[in-house]
Amino acid sequence: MVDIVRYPDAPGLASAVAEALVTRLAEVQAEGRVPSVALTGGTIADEIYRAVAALDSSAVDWTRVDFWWGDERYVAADSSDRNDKGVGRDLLDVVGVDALRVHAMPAADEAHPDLDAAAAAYEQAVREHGGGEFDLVLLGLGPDGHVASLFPDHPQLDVDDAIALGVTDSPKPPPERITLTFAALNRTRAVWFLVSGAGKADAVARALADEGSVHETPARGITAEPRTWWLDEDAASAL
Ligand SMILES: O=C(O)[C@H](O)[C@@H](O)[C@H](O)[C@H](O)COP(=O)(O)O
Repeated sequence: MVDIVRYPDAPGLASAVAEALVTRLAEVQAEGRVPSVALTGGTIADEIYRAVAALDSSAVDWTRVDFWWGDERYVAADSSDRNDKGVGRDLLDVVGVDALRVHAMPAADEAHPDLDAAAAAYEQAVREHGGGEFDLVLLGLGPDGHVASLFPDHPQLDVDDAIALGVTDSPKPPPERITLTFAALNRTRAVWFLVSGAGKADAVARALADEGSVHETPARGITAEPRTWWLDEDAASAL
């Protein structure tokens, strides 16, 4: 099932996603499970995290949510470039999570021999937590159609026997990153694309077209269902 929901503008989109996220986490907890969410970086995602923090989210026990990342910039742990910085400052530190349930990707100044070893360490962490079936995967979308750090025509698009991979030549800076693979991102009970702005309209249209190539538009490699496209009118303008 693929749903497309549209909001007039980015603030409207952010508050709708924020409310839906709180509802979803509370529902999973009501089923007696600890929800497991793969977070994304990006402008609209950061706006959503701030919107969640501004909500009354007392229906969620934030100490019983596992947080993972779909991708991370491979820079020092205290760099403001990291995807986990915004969500940490704007949401996780505000609502009070259990640090043991915050599974940040390795940083470049940690004791891993290299980027590939750091990605392998994250893969191992996912495996140790039951192989990583997520309740929800959140994904931003680049104007080139990338999701997480899976970029057009990059070799990571073709790897289906790994969970996490290093990327050395991201066209979006910084160049070094760790990304989950399609195989890992598709092991989820739901996926939400979060997309705002006219600069993403073509990528949204390519991702949702009846035909097209994953190499040209990596978002097409996300096949888990249900998937929901949360769009503002600008992002939806080429549909
Ligand atoms: O590390 C990153 O940058 C991301 O995780 C990336 O996949 C992002 O979500 C999209 O590029 C959208 O980002 P924007 O909303 O900032 O355009």
